[in-house]
Amino acid sequence: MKEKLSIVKIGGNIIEDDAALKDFLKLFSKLEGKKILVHGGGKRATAIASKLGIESKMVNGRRITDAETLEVITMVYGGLVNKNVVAQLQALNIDAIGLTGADINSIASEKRPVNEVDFGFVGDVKKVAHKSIDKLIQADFTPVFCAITHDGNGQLLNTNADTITSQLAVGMSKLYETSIYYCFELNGVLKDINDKNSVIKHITTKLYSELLAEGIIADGMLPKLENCFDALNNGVNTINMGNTNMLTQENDNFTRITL
Ligand SMILES: Nc1ncnc2c1ncn2[C@@H]1O[C@H](COP(=O)(O)OP(=O)(O)O)[C@@H](O)[C@H]1O
Ligand SMILES: CC(=O)N[C@@H](CCC(=O)OP(=O)(O)O)C(=O)O
Repeated sequence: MKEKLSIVKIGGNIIEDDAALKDFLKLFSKLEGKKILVHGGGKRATAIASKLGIESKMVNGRRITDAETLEVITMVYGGLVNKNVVAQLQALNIDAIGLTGADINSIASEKRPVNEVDFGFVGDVKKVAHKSIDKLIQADFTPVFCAITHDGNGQLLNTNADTITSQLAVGMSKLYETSIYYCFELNGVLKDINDKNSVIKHITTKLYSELLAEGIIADGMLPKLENCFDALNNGVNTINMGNTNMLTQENDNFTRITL
């Protein structure tokens, strides 16, 4: 039987809240077994870009990334956010190592072709170097990935952190029994977005298509769930979505997603 590996993702709202981030990292540090952390930081990138007089534009949940924006996201995701998270994990005795997809050639991607929209320097994941990443894990390091990949020709590319998470999980499934935890500020996927207690506890392929048809899934949740079903169809064992407390085994008020 394969060993278990947890791949945990934190989104922009947790990163923006120092206390929430600290609480999350404490829970993450106590999570048993081998683990990988992936962080976003879209909100921080938008705020810092704005201070620099650079306007941010999102289409279908993806950032239009021109050359200037690529500089900002490299500084914010690869520098500011990644290194702060790594330092805080070190303070919790987790031997974390911060990575972009260029480091140890861990995540190679391809610049998104221009169709109706030119996303600029945005990459779609092509290859996860599961064996190289595993060398770090086997050496008891905890990889911390930011939302940056590369094309193998020296070009960094911006890649949505939810997609990085699901693609990493698919790649690592060749070696491990993988579980994804998408941690965000809500308790899970909600039946009524205005009622935080309306958590849908279990989403299957069938319920997913019903929720889509009813328009219950919208905005940032659309690409998130699309990634989930792609991952489940490609070897990932379980996916959970909810607030950071779902990392403690005591809380069952979150969304579990299966085929
Ligand atoms: N049915 C739903 N249940 C929960 N969240 C939903 C739902 N439909 C849309 N959303 C939106 O999806 C968002 C989460 O996705 P996203 O903004 O990408 O977050 P993150 O930065 O954490 O990845 C929530 O903040 C919420 O506004
Ligand atoms: C291509 C693309 O859209 N990349 C995202 C990467 C960051 C991210 O995904 O952050 P959250 O998880 O906090 O939303 C962006 O620049 O916003």
